[in-house]
Amino acid sequence: MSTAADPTGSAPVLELRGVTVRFGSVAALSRVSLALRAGEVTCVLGENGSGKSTLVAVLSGLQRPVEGELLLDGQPVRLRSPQQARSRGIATVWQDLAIAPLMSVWRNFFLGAEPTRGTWPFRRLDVGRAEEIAGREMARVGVTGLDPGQPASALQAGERQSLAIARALHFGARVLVIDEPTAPMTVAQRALVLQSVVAARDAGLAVLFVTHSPQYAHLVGDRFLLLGGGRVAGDLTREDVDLEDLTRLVAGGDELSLLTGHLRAAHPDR
Ligand SMILES: Nc1ncnc2c1ncn2[C@@H]1O[C@H](COP(=O)(O)OP(=O)(O)OP(=O)(O)O)[C@@H](O)[C@H]1O
Repeated sequence: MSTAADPTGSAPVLELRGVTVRFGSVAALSRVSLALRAGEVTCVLGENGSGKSTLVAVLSGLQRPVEGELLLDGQPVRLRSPQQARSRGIATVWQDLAIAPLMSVWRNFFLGAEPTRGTWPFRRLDVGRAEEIAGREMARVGVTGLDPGQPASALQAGERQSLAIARALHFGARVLVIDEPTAPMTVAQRALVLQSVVAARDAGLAVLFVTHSPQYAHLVGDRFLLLGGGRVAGDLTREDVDLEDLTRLVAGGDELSLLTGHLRAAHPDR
C-alpha cells in the first residue's frame, strides 16, 4: 500500500517504504509503508500480534528489516542501534521504560547529560539548574507541581512516560515514538500521556503513538495506521473516520479492509 497523501503538504521527516521483518517463517511486518511528518501525530492501532512492537523496534534501531527502506529527511538511512536512532533525532518511549527508581526525577531526566558549572578541573554539577530545567520541562508536557528532587520511584506510569517525552523534547528529538503501556493506568495517568503527546506535536515533533485504545487515538491522532497480521490494513486521516468508525475498524479486520478499499477508490491519489 502506498503512503497516504499529505493534507499539509509538508515533506515527511521519517518514512518507511515497503518494510518487511520476518522471524523465521512469520512475517511480523509485510511491506509496511508510512510517513511521519512534523507537527503530526500518527496513531498505530491493531490487535495483539499485528506488528506494532515490531514497527516500534524498526523505527528505534532495534530491528533491521529484511526488505524495504527508511528515509530520514528524504535520504535513505540504516539504523543499526537505538543509540544511532537517538543520535539521528529519533527518540523512543518504551512501554516498560526503564528508570532508575532510587535516583531523583532530575537525575533520570538528564541521565549523564547533567548541566555543570565552572571549568575543568573545577567543573561541578549544577543541581539547582538541573532541578529547575527538569521541573520546567515536565510542566511543559503537563506534569505540574512535581518536586524534581523526589525519587523517580514515586512517579506513576503516565508520569514516567511524560518524563521520557519531556526528555526527548529537551534534547532536541525530531521524531518521537511512543509505545503506550498495556498495563492498566488511571484515567488521570492516561490523560498525562495524551497531554505529553500533544505537547510534543505542538513543539513540531513527528509523533508515532502506539495505543490499544481507539478512543485515546481519536483524541490526539491526525492520522491512523491500522495494522492487521503485519500489514497496513488502513492508513486514514481524521477526515476519513470519526470515533465510531475507528472503534469499529479496530474491532473488525474484515470491515476495515473493505472500508480501506472504498476510500482508496474514492481518493486514488492516497
Ligand atoms: N522475537 C520474535 N521471535 C519470533 N516471533 C516474533 C518475535 N517478535 C514478534 N514475533 C511475532 O511477530 C508478530 C508481530 O508481533 P508484535 O509483537 O510486533 O505484535 P504487537 O502488535 O506488538 O502485539 P502486542 O499488542 O501483543 O504487543 C507476532 O506473530 C509475534 O508472535
